[in-house]
Amino acid sequence: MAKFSIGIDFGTQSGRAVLVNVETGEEVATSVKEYTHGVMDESLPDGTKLPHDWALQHPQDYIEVLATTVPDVLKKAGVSKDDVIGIGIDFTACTMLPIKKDGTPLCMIDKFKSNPHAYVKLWKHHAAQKYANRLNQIAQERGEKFLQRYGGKISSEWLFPKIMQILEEAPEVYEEADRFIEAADWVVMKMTGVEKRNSCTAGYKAIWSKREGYPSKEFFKALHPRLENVVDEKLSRDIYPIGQKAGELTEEMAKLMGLNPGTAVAIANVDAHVSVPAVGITDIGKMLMIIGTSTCHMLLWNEEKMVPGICGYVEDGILPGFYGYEAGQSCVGDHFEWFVENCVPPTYYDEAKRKGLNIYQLLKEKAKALKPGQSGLLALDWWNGNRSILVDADLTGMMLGMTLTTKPEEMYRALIEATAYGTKIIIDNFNEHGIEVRELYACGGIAEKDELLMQIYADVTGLEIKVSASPQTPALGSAMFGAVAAGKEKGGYDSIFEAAKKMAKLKDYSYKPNPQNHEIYKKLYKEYRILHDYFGRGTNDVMKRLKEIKEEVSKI
Ligand SMILES: Nc1ncnc2c1ncn2[C@@H]1O[C@H](COP(=O)(O)OP(=O)(O)O)[C@@H](O)[C@H]1O
Ligand SMILES: O=C(CO)[C@@H](O)[C@@H](O)COP(=O)(O)O
Repeated sequence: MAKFSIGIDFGTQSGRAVLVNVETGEEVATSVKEYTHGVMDESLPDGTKLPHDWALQHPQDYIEVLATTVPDVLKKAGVSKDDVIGIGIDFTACTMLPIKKDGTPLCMIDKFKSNPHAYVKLWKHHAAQKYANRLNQIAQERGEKFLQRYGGKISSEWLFPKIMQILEEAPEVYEEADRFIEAADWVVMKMTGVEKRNSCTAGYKAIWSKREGYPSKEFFKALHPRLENVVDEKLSRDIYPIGQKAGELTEEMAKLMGLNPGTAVAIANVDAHVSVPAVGITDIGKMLMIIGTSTCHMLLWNEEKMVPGICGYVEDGILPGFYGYEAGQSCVGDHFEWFVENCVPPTYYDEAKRKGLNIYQLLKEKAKALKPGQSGLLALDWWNGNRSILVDADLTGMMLGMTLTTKPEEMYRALIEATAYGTKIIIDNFNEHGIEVRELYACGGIAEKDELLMQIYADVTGLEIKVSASPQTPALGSAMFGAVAAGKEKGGYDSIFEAAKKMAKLKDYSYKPNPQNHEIYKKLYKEYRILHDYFGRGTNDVMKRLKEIKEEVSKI
């Protein structure tokens, strides 16, 4: 009898479950649930307004994903719950929330319902930049060695700047919280009844390493006296390696999800990291881009190297036995969405409707007909700040070269190209610091939907790009970890390497660079680098000054 595993990917806008045949890797059913509250970046459910740069989620939405998608995949596939041997989940990160000891999120307690700090702070919550700046300055002054593991700077997207913001701006939330926890670990805690924090988010997002643990109490005290014991008081020093079993499904959650109590649940993982074995990467030098709302760039290497401006490297962080390197771009799909919602005239929407296309498809059709360089446009892809290699959420987007004849499709293409140049800078930066990017792979919603973007990435980078065969690669990766949590005896696997051999897959085609386009893009990339350094490295801080004025004006 075939055995199955369920992988659940908690993305930025939705959660998706896949039911996977453990022996063949076939995804027999998929179910997607948009989050009821979506991304809260303007107001809370009760109407409380949020300041600029906030991005929150509601934890109830994650439970709804479990309750709807899991029964749905079983029903669609006609598979019995008795044949499901394991569950794995992955999440965006750092996506964190304050909870009580029993797991109750503070935002679900009446007195905190209108307090924004009681909600889940999503990875792209960028309002903690000033705390990140303070953390980085103190870490540099103290000569903290951990900075080296994080490309020299801790991002405002990571855990401690977010905790600092809560402490400073809502001390009542800080005091009431028994724990701060990654949403990934919170969902596992809900499913199993045990708090088992994963090494992936701890390593990449919370300055933890398996050799050194967390930074010292003295460092935390220097950030704020109240933070001296933050790890012991509000987090935990018990960190569990990815690839292990966290526990088993409780009666209550089994009922909710339509599964058997006792089903194995894997230690949680991060969406980007879990995707690496799902495309079959189990060796060094093969970079995977997970292209969606944002892009994460994942790479295995066998040595520790200081690479400035990356998100970080963590020993065993992606796969055991390797250093897992991560870099990222905060704004990819996000600014395509912004563009179609704000900058495309009704005539384009009418045309799309007439042709039976969605607006992205129409823009792609028109943008495809353009040659590289033909529009005369060049953009900086910082609509959501810059994660790598500048690590600065206060940078903003820019488009240069517009005239009275500039068309929406030209702007759309310029935005795609900007993200491709942003990726090329990340690749060059790895190569310049002793880590060779030998091959390029892609997965994620956009890698699946956008062949124009993929071809532009191949043309800009000059590298062939292999693409995941799964439309839900992170969820497939999670299902692989679910099968490992179940173990061989139950019909699963004893290691993620064994699971990857059987369950990972690539499409039978790849995107190959067009040499002529590559030559033109070399010239455009040179110009991009000039703008990148001019606006991003302090020659002209106009973007930050504009943000300051915006902040001042919003208070009048
Ligand atoms: N047909 C399309 N072509 C290109 N991009 C698209 C298309 N449809 C949606 N997008 C973009 O995909 C992004 C979502 O990416 P996806 O990988 O599906 O989600 P997530 O980042 O939550 O994992 C949106 O921000 C949107 O801009
Ligand atoms: O930062 C990470 C992973 O480290 C991601 O979770 C974050 O960029 C969000 O990913 P998505 O764009 O939602 O796929």
